Amino acid sequence: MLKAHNLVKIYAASGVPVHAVRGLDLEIEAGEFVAIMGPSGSGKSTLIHMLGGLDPRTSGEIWLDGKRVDTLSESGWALLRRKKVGFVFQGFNLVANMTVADNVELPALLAGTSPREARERREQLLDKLSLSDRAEASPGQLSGGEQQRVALARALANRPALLLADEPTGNLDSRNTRDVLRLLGEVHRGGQTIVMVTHDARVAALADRVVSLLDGEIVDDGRIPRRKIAGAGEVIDLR
Ligand SMILES: Nc1ncnc2c1ncn2[C@@H]1O[C@H](COP(=O)(O)OP(=O)(O)OP(=O)(O)O)[C@@H](O)[C@H]1O
Repeated sequence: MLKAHNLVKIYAASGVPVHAVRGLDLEIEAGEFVAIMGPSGSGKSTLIHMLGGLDPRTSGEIWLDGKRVDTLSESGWALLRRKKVGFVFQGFNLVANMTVADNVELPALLAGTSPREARERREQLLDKLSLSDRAEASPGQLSGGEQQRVALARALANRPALLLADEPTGNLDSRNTRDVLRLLGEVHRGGQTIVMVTHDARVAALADRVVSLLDGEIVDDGRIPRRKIAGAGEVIDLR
């Protein structure tokens, strides 16, 4: 479904070139849940931004469903994100002067979903993420963790074939992390593909596969057999 070939990113703005991603090859099958891990500065965010068209590559190719996408224009990417790809990234990018409810419904409405269906989907997602009572708030009135969950709800509103997420549990306490993990498990079981940058072992344990980066290269790429992990003094069955 998603393929990167010889992908390179060199940041050159500060004068000294930074080789953030160095000739990376990655192939992700439809329905896989892939966690991208690695130490700070290893290139995880850069990689996922390139995969979602938020940051241009220096060289290499990105293919989505058999079509080359690294050559797409901004508007081409915007269309793709609306139709196929949900993206949760750091900074959240919520529309400040719209309510939480409208932020979550907007992508579905833009994609042509009926207002009734968009509202039902929004209600379901906000409920699953314990955000129903914040539906009429504006993003500026929310905590960082609430904004993060709204961004996840918005990314899932269109049931995207591919969900890309950068640290979706980064700001969350354990209860909210558990809500997010449950929802991700559901999304995965429903057949959607998930590619997620995370430092969180609980998220990684839910994934089928962990890709580890170091200095912009893949140093490990393996499937995880574990389905149960210990968290905060208890064993959580994540499936
Ligand atoms: N806009 C930028 N300009 C210059 N260098 C950058 C830029 N963004 C990232 N880098 C550099 O590229 C490298 C990879 O950064 P990236 O943010 O992808 O790492 P990461 O693995 O996501 O780190 P973290 O876990 O801390 O978020 C780092 O050396 C970083 O300093």
